[in-house]
Order: sequence, then C-alpha cells, then structure tokens
Amino acid sequence: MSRAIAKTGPVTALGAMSGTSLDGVDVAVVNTDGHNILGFGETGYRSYSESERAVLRAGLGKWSGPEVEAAARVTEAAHIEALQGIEADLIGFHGQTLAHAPRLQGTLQVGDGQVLAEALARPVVWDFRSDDVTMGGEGAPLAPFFHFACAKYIGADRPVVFLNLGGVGNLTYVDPRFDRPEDPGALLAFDTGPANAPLNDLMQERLGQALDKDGETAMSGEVETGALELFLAEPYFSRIPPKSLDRNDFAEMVTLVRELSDADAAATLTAMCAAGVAEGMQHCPEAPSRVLVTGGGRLNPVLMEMLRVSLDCPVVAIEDAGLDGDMLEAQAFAYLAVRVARGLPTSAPGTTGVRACVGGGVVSVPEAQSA
Ligand SMILES: Nc1ncnc2c1ncn2[C@@H]1O[C@H](COP(=O)(O)OP(=O)(O)OP(=O)(O)O)[C@@H](O)[C@H]1O
Ligand SMILES: CC(=O)N[C@H]1[C@@H]2OC[C@@H](O2)[C@@H](O)[C@@H]1O[C@H](C)C(=O)O
Repeated sequence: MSRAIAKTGPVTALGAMSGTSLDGVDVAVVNTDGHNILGFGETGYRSYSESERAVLRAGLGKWSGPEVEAAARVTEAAHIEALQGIEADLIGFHGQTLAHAPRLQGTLQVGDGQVLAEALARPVVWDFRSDDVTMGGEGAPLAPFFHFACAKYIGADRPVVFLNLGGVGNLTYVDPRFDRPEDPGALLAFDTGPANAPLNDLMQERLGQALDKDGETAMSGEVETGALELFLAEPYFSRIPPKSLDRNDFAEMVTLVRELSDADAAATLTAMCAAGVAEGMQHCPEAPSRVLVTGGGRLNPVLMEMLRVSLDCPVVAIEDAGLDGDMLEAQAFAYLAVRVARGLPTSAPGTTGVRACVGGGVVSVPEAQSA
C-alpha cells in the first residue's frame, strides 16, 4: 500500500510532543487539510521512567556528545511506543528540545525522524524549527499557526489569546478576522517567561515532589514583592516580541527565593510566572475577548487566580472553549506536519520574528516506500 501523502483534501495526522517539563510524550490525532481543522481524534500519553528522565535531564543544555546521543535514543524509543498502533496518514514528531539559543548555536530537538519512519512505516515530519532559525527567526513558538486554526474552529470572531503554561510560558494573540495565519496582524506570539519549570525545580529540591500539585504549597504562602521586582527587571521583559526562551534561561531565579519558606518561595515563583504573562499581555494590539489557558499550569488554581487578578479580561481553562489543554501541543505538531508536507508556511514574522513566512520541517519516508 502506498503511503504517499495526498496533495489536497483532508488527511489524518498524528502529532507527538515531549515538552520542557520532561514528564512524557503526548500524542494526538487531527483531521485537517492543512488549513482548517475538521476534527480531533484519538489521544495518548506515555510517561518517561525515572531512569529515562535522568538521561534526558543529563542532555539539557548540551549541543552534542554522548549525553545528547543517549537522550536522542530515549526520545526515539519512547515515541515509537507512544505512537505505534494509532492509525494515521502521517506523523508530526517534534522531538525533545535539549538546548535553544537561536541567535547563537541554534536550536536542538533530538530524535531522528527517519528512525521513527522506519519503525512506524509512515511518513514522519520533523525538525520543525531549524529553517525558521536559519531565516533569522526564534524557531519558537510554533504552535501559533495551529492556534489560528483553533480560533476559527471554535468560531471566535474577536481577538483571543492562547496561553500555554508548561515548563516555559508562551502566548499567542490571534485576530480571527484575518483569513490566513500568515496575514500581517493575524498573529503575535512569544514566550512570556518561565512558567512551571522553576516551581517544579524548587519543589523537587526542597520537598522531593515533582510539582506543586493544585498549588497546595503556594496557597498558604505570601508573595515576596522584592524578589518579584528583581525578576521583572530582567532584560527579557523589556525586549519587544517575538522572542523565545530556553527552559533553563531563568534557572537562577530560584536563588531569588532561597531565603524564603517553602510556601512563600512557591507563592513567589508562581507570581513570577503570572507577572511574566501580565508583562507580555501589554504587547497585544488590542484587549482580547478572553485568555484561553492550556498546558499544566491551567490546573494550578493559585496561578489561575493570580492571572485573573492581574489581567483585564476573562481568563479560563481552554476546556471552556471545547479544546483539550493536555493535548494542544501534540495536536499542533499533527496540524503543522500536514502544512509542511503540503509546502505551506508554519511561521511568520509575527510569530517567530523570521524574515519572511517559512514552512520548516523535514519529511522522512520509510525506505521501502521511497522508491
Ligand atoms: N494539578 C496540577 N497542579 C499544579 N501544577 C500542575 C498540575 N498538573 C500539571 N501541572 C504543571 O504543569 C506541568 C506540565 O505542563 P505541560 O505538560 O503543559 O508541560 P510541557 O508541555 O512539558 O512544557 P512546555 O509547554 O514548556 O514544552 C507540570 O510539570 C506541573 O508543573
Ligand atoms: C525551543 C522549544 O522547544 N520551545 C518550546 C518551549 O515550550 C514552550 C515554549 O518553550 C515554546 O516556545 C515552545 O513550545 C511550543 C510547543 C511551541 O513551539 O509553540
């Protein structure tokens, strides 16, 4: 059976994302023609074992060498397990980001798409970020073109913000009155600052817990405003977007809360995430009708309340709009895979700062089907 990707009409794409929090691999099916979302399908999750996570952690911040190779092999094996058995015409494989410094060394997502194509006997689209960086872009965030399609799918008729709070935070302002995501003014996107990564690191270091579940530690704490002000003085916040971050760019912020109690430190790191978002929101061309929060941070009631207090518009979990906040990034890379396969752009000057719209990505087909 030929697995060539049809040039027009809807296809079933399967996306896979392994995010900065290193918890596991999310997979999700999207039915799309590369422009409109026609529907969502099966989803799945495959968590990393402690030993796999340690291998990935050892690779963070490195660009080459044995740790990077080991992280790549773990990434490939976990993704093959997560993806096998799910029907789809093609796969969008983001890989695991180990390092991101677009203006210096570039951006590195490990895992070889050709290995996945052979193992899963399906075309695999991967290496989504490199071409954007080569063309002067940040290489991130890339979900914004998918957010544009989501805004149309949910029938938004006024500007809306998609706010992803994973390890790092990123924000997409979508104006759905434009026809296409590449139209100037349709999208503005950037990373807002650290989201859960510093809080996770603090919880691990002090209490041996992976996260501040449901904000329970932060809930009883007081925000230390001096530390918050020092944080907001970071030059990143005065940079005009588009702009992006590496997971560990703000790793030293844990030192700002070193002297504080566990509860106060957790409350202050949570407030830093919310404050980064509030700073970012000032760049929106007009006030959005609402902020749709996706990613694990939407499950933290302390963080959600801080956002509601500091933003001048409704802040809701993305489920309020009928979308799946656990799967949005995996769905994004399914959607983007179809765009890449069809030669459509995946980023624009407003989303990554790239010089002109670019459709990055590499398409790998299984050897047996390439003849
Ligand atoms: N119930 C909860 N209470 C508080 N925080 C939570 C909860 N569930 C998840 N989180 C936070 O969300 C994080 C996971 O978010 P998510 O899966 O969106 O991250 P990611 O996709 O790996 O990151 P990124 O989007 O930066 O690549 C967890 O590490 C934790 O900090
Ligand atoms: C380099 C990289 O992997 N960046 C991720 C990371 O995680 C969140 C934020 O930082 C965002 O810029 C991006 O991921 C999402 C999926 C994106 O590209 O839209």
